[in-house]
Amino acid sequence: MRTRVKICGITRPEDAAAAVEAGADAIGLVFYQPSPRAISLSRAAQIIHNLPPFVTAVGLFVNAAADEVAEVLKSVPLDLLQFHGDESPAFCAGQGRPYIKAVRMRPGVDLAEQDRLYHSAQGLLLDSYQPGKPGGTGATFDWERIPASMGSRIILAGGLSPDNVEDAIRQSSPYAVDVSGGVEREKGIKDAEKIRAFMRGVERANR
Ligand SMILES: O=C(O)c1ccccc1NCC(=O)[C@H](O)[C@H](O)COP(=O)(O)O
Repeated sequence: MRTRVKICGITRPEDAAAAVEAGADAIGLVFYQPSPRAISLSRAAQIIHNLPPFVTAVGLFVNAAADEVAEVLKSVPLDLLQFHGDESPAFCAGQGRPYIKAVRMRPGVDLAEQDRLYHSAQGLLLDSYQPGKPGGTGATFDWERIPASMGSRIILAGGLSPDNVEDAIRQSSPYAVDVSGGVEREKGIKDAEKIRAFMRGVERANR
């Protein structure tokens, strides 16, 4: 099966267009104010309005309250929610949209247990662990820690780039890959050529 691609941390309509033109399956919009990639509600709604059909709009939250998620959903028609903090399975499942759960790959994390806990998730997004940072670290983790049996549930994230995505897919056979910093010119500003190079890396792994 072809590896799906999500380009995360989109803040500009032109970057969403570049991701779509390069063949991305999903874009990620960050609703977490401390992030340099945080987006306003109006800008997010504008970007989604211009997406073609069949490109998934994903909204990223970090330990947001239910009323904050609801406030975003009132004006931003997200297809999928990405919970990137310590949200419980019940919270994630109760926000009225399908969701994916980010799991930070801290030492000793039991992925099978996380998969059981978040069985209502559409998939688990595996990201690198750095104490004090909820995500967007730009760092990789050891892809051999992903059990082969879980590949179809896994969205691989954390430090992916045009240079390493082919190896990452070959080693872990994830359902999808997720990139943010690896296709940026500066934080929050994507680079269209890096997005295209990333997509070429994914294509090579899928040959
Ligand atoms: O992007 C952020 O600033 C961010 C802040 C807080 C939580 C998550 C955040 N980003 C998550 C992502 O963009 C991706 O899902 C993933 O972590 C990949 O990021 P990167 O390592 O930069 O490719």
